[in-house]
Amino acid sequence: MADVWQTAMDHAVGAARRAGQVVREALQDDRKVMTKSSSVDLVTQTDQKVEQLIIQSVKEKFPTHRFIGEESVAAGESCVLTDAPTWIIDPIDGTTNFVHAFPFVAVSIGFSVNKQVEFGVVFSCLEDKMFTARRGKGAFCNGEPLQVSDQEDIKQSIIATEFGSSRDPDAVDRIFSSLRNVLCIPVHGVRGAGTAAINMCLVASGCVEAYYEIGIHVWDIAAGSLIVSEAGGVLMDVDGGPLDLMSRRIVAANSRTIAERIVREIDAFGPPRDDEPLRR
Ligand SMILES: O=P([O-])([O-])O[C@@H]1[C@H](O)[C@H](O)[C@@H](O)[C@H](O)[C@H]1O
Ligand SMILES: [Mg+2]
Ligand SMILES: [Mg+2]
Repeated sequence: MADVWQTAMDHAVGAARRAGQVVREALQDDRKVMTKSSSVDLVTQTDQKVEQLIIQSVKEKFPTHRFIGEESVAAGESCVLTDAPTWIIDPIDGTTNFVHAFPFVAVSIGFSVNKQVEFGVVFSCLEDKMFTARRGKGAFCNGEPLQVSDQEDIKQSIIATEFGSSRDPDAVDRIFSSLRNVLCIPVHGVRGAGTAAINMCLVASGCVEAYYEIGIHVWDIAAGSLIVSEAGGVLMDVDGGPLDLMSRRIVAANSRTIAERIVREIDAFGPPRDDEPLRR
């Protein structure tokens, strides 16, 4: 049977590659930094420009589709996931890295229908790695199939996480408490690329056994979540329940065993959901 969303996925790959080129070129220029929710929640004109480029190109080809874009939401657009075909866009995942030229920066494009992610595209544009997944058809990096690690022993594992952009002391305490618990299991190491999307691609590639974070947004994880599950991994909420893309919490792991072991160590809290606009 023909794959109805394949044309859209091909379009996403092309758009992500073009966006990545704009990001790479912008790294050569001065980057004017602005802030959003706090002094450490950064945005640049390149984030905004890239998001508009992607949205415009999609609108021309798929005029009825909807969008949830990080910078459009920051500008006041609503952030509600409906059953309609929806492009979920993070134009630069790893803006802090981009500002500092720390070399992990991704363009992330997820596409959902009936609230289910149909395809995910993450372009790690400085590494020139194009990660793709189509639901039911596997995950790939530059066309090569991806498979999560088969390590089931948490003590032989590397775990990825991030500190995020909240500096609320209570949230920071909880993040550190979880980090301490995970580190002292003990695990071989804890890493963070500075981008949720690339951390998830590292899980899908088998380089780390798991990634967890509280405070991410739907645009950080929509594409990466499908890339992880299509590479054989599992997704869950930090409390062990099913993943809710709008809840701002995620555990993505190579296996249920590793995911549930991490869940036991996480001091879970709930930031305002992405679909609660008045509280964002
Ligand atoms: O703002 P942005 O660079 O698109 O996305 C951020 C990155 O993914 C970071 O690694 C994660 O810790 C934050 O939670 C995200 O918001
Ligand atoms: Mg992001
Ligand atoms: Mg971003």
